[in-house]
Amino acid sequence: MSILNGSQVCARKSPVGGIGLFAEEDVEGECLRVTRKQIYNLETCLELKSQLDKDKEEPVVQQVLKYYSKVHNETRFLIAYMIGFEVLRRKGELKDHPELSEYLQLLLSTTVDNLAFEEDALLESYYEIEPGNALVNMSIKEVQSDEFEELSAYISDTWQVSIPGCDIRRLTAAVRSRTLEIPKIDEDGDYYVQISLVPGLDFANHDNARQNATFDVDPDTNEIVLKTTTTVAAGSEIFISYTPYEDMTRMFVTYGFIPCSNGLKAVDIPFWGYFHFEDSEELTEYLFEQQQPNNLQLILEYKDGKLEDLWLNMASNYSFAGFIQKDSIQTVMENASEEQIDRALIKLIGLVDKSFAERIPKLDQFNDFCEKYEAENGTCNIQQLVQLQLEVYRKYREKYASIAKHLDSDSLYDLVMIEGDEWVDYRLPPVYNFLTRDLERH
Ligand SMILES: C[S@@+](CC[C@H](N)C(=O)[O-])C[C@H]1O[C@@H](n2cnc3c(N)ncnc32)[C@H](O)[C@@H]1O
Repeated sequence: MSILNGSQVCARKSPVGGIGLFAEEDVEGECLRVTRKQIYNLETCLELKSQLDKDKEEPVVQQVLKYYSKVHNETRFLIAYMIGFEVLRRKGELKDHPELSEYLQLLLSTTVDNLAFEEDALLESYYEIEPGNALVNMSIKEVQSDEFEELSAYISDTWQVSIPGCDIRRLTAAVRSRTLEIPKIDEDGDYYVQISLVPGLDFANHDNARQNATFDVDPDTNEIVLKTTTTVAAGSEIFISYTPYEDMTRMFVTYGFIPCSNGLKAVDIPFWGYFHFEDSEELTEYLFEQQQPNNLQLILEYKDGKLEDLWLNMASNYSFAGFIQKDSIQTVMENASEEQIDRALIKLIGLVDKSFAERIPKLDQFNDFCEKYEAENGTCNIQQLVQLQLEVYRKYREKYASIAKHLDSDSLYDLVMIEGDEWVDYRLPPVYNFLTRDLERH
């Protein structure tokens, strides 16, 4: 990529998959600088659009934006810009913008191993087994929708330009997997983030355990600077962190990989309303009224690529309160004794064990199906997710079995984390799994 010329880094095949960024020589500190003009965010894209659409009867980028941006979301606007620019490239109107042309071709050649190209039948089967995860469902819904084909037809009818639906889908997945949140400070000194595509820097792979570089904005020039945090030897890969809190499902859906590097990660498991037990309907309704999350969050600890340990993260989650009394959560929590809380938590962790016991054979079966499917048809990405779930559910059951015999107020906390525990200071947004599509179907 021409943007890396003259920098201290180069892009080449990485052992983690795809392309990565490598030190050309021993580097310490700044190793790449990307100018504001080379970055694609809503500000710079708007400027480009003004130039490219100027004096046109049929302003291409403007019309694609209008067509595609039904949902007001920064990343989606950025995707719409890229599709609009791609129409112009295919019309031969980007000759004066070789960097943008080169970047669009890179986006079109990017493969993201998430659900974007997964077979419909496979997605449907998975959905039948694990219906509750909102993020996965959003992805499935997008894959099953006709929106890419419809946009392709609109572009073809309006400008007689051919961009097949699969190219639009590829561009969309590529933009999502390559955007970075760039920290900025506005005129009032307030901090905000700007979703941006930063060519060159976007070759950097993610690894929180091996992170050896960070990126930042030079406030004087608005350039984005990649800096190593230690000396990176010539030939070594440069890793950044896409997010300090690795939500495994989100990582898979956005980036197409599940990070197994050393450290702590999180995973959300739909529970209330998805697993049936005595009184479950009544309890689910109560939690819904109390605006409590219907998901459970597990904190996972990885070591040497393996799931070493896990805990239920009950910080800011009082979904066990209904086992004590069905009054307002605040009242229940203010009045409950420690013994009552422990008894309710013990009940919850036992039910979670039962729910995982039910899920494992179904997922096992689906995993076998994926294996056969892969042997006959090629890669099946959803298997990554299935295997993660199986690993998590099995680990939980193993840990539960080890404490079940002497389950009391002390041993309980081998499996549960609560507010005040060493590193439970963060929870994924609690409404994460509420009311996804077709909930009534189940
Ligand atoms: C910003 S891009 C990085 C450059 C990318 N590897 C490429 O080939 O162009 C993000 C993508 O890199 C890959 N990636 C990043 N970190 C990874 C990791 N630790 N393991 C596996 N894949 C990773 C994923 O495919 C992700 O969607």
